[in-house]
Amino acid sequence: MILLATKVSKSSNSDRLEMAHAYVFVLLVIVASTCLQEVHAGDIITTDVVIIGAGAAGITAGKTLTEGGITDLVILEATGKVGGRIRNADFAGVKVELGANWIEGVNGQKENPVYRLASEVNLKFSYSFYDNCTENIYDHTGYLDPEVVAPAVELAEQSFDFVVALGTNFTEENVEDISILTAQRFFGHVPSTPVEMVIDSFNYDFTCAEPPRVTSLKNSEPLPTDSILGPDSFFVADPRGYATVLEPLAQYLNSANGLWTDPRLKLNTVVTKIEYSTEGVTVYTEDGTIYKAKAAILTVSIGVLQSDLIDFSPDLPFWKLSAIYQFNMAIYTKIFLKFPRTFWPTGPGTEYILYADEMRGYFPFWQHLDNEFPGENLIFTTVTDDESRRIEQMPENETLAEIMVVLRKMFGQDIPNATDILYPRWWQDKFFRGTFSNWPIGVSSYEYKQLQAPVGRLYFSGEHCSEQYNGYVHGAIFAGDETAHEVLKCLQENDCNTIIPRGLKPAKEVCRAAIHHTQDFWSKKVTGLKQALHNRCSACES
Ligand SMILES: Cc1cc2nc3c(=O)[nH]c(=O)nc-3n(C[C@H](O)[C@H](O)[C@H](O)COP(=O)(O)OP(=O)(O)OC[C@H]3O[C@@H](n4cnc5c(N)ncnc54)[C@H](O)[C@@H]3O)c2cc1C
Repeated sequence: MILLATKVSKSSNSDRLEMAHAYVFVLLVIVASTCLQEVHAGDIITTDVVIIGAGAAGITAGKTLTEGGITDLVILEATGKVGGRIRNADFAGVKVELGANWIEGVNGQKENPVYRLASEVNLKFSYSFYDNCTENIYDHTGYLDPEVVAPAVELAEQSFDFVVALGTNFTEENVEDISILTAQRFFGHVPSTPVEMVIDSFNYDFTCAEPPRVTSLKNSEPLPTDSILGPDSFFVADPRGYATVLEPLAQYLNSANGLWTDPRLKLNTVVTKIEYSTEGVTVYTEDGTIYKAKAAILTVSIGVLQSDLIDFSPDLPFWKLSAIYQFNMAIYTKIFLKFPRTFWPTGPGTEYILYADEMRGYFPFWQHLDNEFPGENLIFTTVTDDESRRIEQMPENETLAEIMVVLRKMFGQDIPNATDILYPRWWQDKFFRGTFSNWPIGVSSYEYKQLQAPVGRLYFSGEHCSEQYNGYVHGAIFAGDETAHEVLKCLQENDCNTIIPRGLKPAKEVCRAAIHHTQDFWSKKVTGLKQALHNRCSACES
């Protein structure tokens, strides 16, 4: 504008008039476009409910609120997309799913909402026949005869049945939790050979993305997704993406030509700070806009809650932080590969392949995509936990070099080099910090309630808040719905569940020791905790 004004002052009279008109026109355009924008940095927007995160939980929460009569809501999403951990990408001319891939838990006593939604949008998926993978085990010598591995397969089946029975018994008898590894010790056999270890990781790590020594027996075996929603799983491969299942849920948001046009959905909006009280919530965003609401629903992952991305004021209380810090964010990485030709077995029953290495978890799971993308010569391998962390820090070419060594051991030296590789880095992504939650040993149902519980009018949701179905897309949908119902009860019936669970009362000696330790090194985030401990200790002294 300054440039334009300077230009006007050096021109002839008629030029000047023309330029003045142009100047006024430009000004009008600027003013008009500024007025049309919904939000300005520094604005304060007042609304009934702010939902943070536009993944499955956030989108579902908005739907439930809308159906309950609350339409004055805003959804703040840090990325440019709806779907969160359901996300696809272009790879070698096709679309592959970087996040959720299976509809897990189908054909049981309770309907899986994801399966229903997938059927509504005609999503393309195929039945996953996992059982056959033990027929397709390889090691450094190549293919292993099923007869040779049969004893290990049988032992693993017996062990698995025992673990499930023990988990059922522990839940029924209300016995204190143990890890799956501890249950295996009770069975009398801990997998130790490469073949035993790869079958074991297929049984546990492939689902939980953490090994049996970490995972809770009572909350994982039997897994409600299998025992209640059903034993069947379907693998999604649809060019529109798995996230299409969210479309029927998101119908309350306006969209046109495949783009979101609803001003209540704010993409690329990062929440940096949340102030909460029993009266309401104030949410601060990176762009300077402030949202004041009667309540907020926070659906970011447990990994994000464990990080410093969002500042809470006041600091989250000890019981809440403790519940958040105790739960686990697991990591599960799919590494997609493109080859000039197929060299793996094809045909029915060959889809899932295991590689038994001396190092547990070293490129153990393989799945070809011949059925989904015929003629494309695509296969992917999955790693979890520490291997995921390692791979995320490596450049693709180094990862590929390691993978080619493994593949040549499995299929021979003559196989061609891969022409393309792709894998996501969910753990390094500050908006996710991992892939899905896993219930670790040591978190009781009581502590889980603390994970779900609101602080003031700030409600917590997301897959990690679904007690039976944490870690799954359907868990996120169930949790989003349940949390929104709690918010409706609060705002419409004044029944606000803002009574804070106090956590266990610590013994006096524990308090004193803790206070002593806090004096030297507890940092900013824990100042609130230090104060809380002092307060609770005063309470237990009295
Ligand atoms: C690799 C992988 C494989 C998986 N496989 C399966 C599977 O096969 N089947 C299955 O059922 N499930 C699977 N899952 C799990 C499933 O994807 C998740 O449980 C589910 O999508 C989580 O939804 P959510 O809404 O709880 O969280 P999210 O999808 O994480 O949504 C939270 C949103 O919050 C946003 N956010 C974060 N920080 C901020 C901030 N500061 N401000 C604003 N927004 C913020 C994020 O961008 C995100 O969009 C998988 C996940 C991954 C990553």
